[in-house]
Amino acid sequence: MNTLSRLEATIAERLAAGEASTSYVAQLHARGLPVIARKFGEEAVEATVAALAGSREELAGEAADVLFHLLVLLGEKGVPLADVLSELDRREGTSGLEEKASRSN
Ligand SMILES: N=c1c2ncn([C@@H]3O[C@H](COP(=O)(O)OP(=O)(O)OP(=O)(O)O)[C@@H](O)[C@H]3O)c2ncn1[C@@H]1O[C@H](COP(=O)(O)O)[C@@H](O)[C@H]1O
Repeated sequence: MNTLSRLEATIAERLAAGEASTSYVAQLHARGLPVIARKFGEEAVEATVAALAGSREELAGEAADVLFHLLVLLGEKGVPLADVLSELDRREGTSGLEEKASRSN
């Protein structure tokens, strides 16, 4: 199992039965979807700032926070990582410009 899949499984366990006093994921779950969505947005902004003004190491750290909080958000909404990967697979071989054009139709 790869890193993201292992993390997804751990997050699913914590969302289902985690104890908020010992688990950050369970704590986020207790705070609810709006807080989880906001955290994801904040982490994305922090990654943006790191990309523009930070080091490569800072960007890598912030990118890890983004991926972690995205997995929590997906888990909270019941969207499997596999669905996201399938969507990326579907797009493989299609130019990003074609994808862009299909979205604006
Ligand atoms: N990968 C991560 C991970 N990345 C970041 N974080 C946490 O995300 C938080 C983001 O930091 P911030 O400073 O932005 O937020 P904060 O002020 O601490 O938190 P808020 O009060 O604002 O929500 C920090 O508390 C980090 O510890 C993570 N917490 C957990 N994991 C993984 O998730 C697993 C389950 O964690 P628990 O639920 O804590 O057992 C762990 O084993 C890890 O593998």
